[in-house]
Amino acid sequence: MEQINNIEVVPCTSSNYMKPFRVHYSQNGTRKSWDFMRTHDSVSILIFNTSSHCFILVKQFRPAVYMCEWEKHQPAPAGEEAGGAGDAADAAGEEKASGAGDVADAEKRSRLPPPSAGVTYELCAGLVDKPALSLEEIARQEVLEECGYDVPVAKLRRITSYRSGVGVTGARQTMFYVEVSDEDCVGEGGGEPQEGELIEVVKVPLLEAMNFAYDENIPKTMGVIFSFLWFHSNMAPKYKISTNV
Ligand SMILES: O=c1ccn([C@@H]2O[C@H](COP(=O)(O)OP(=O)(O)O[C@H]3O[C@H](CO)[C@@H](O)[C@H](O)[C@H]3O)[C@@H](O)[C@H]2O)c(=O)[nH]1
Ligand SMILES: [Mg+2]
Repeated sequence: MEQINNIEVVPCTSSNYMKPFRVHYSQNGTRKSWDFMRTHDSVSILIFNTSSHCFILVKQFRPAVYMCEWEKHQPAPAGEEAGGAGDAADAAGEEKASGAGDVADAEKRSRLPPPSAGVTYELCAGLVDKPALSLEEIARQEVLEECGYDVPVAKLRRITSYRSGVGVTGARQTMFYVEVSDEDCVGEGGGEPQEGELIEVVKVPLLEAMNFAYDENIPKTMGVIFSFLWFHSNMAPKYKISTNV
């Protein structure tokens, strides 16, 4: 189980991962503006293990998801803006001096959502941040690093690409499909430790995939849902699966 503490929220003034901009433009003679974020494009990979007839997904703590939940845990605003960054810092802060402060700290800490509130099920995925590599090569690396399967680039089949966020980023994600077997498994996966990645590899049996996809109690990305549906309409006949989608 994740242990999340010492949360501190600060304004993001520069980042290797995103850059905010505002564009002013005229559309059919009307002056408009839009705020957007420049980010990396990405790849995602639906992995199907043909030995165990399971999909291989990753599960990881996503700070952005957690902070959305955190905001919901804050008390209703009483004269002042709820959920200021300072509150988040205090809520999970280090032990301070004993006494009345302790009571206040404990109360704030009790308003923290559990770490599981920030954990999501996702396709194996990664940023396109290595200009020398093709999308397929980046996808191959992610499958190895995050899930521990060593597969040749030629086995990656492009499913499609789409805009992963149209309101804020406009970034493109390209989705691949790859079949692996237990023999392709060369490690545990889990991500790159030097990048601080902590990824859990999880298997979803094919027969449970549709219930998994539509279970709203299981936090997941749209990519998981879409790719499971794609599998059912494109690959199910090969695996003689009857589909009631
Ligand atoms: O603010 C940040 C952002 C990223 N990282 C690092 O960068 C890595 C990025 O990992 P990578 O596997 O390349 O990308 P993902 O975080 O998996 O993101 C992909 O997978 C997501 C879930 O499918 C999609 O939403 C994204 O668009 C897609 O890029 C992270 O693990 C961190 O090490 C940070 O340290 N701080
Ligand atoms: Mg990733």
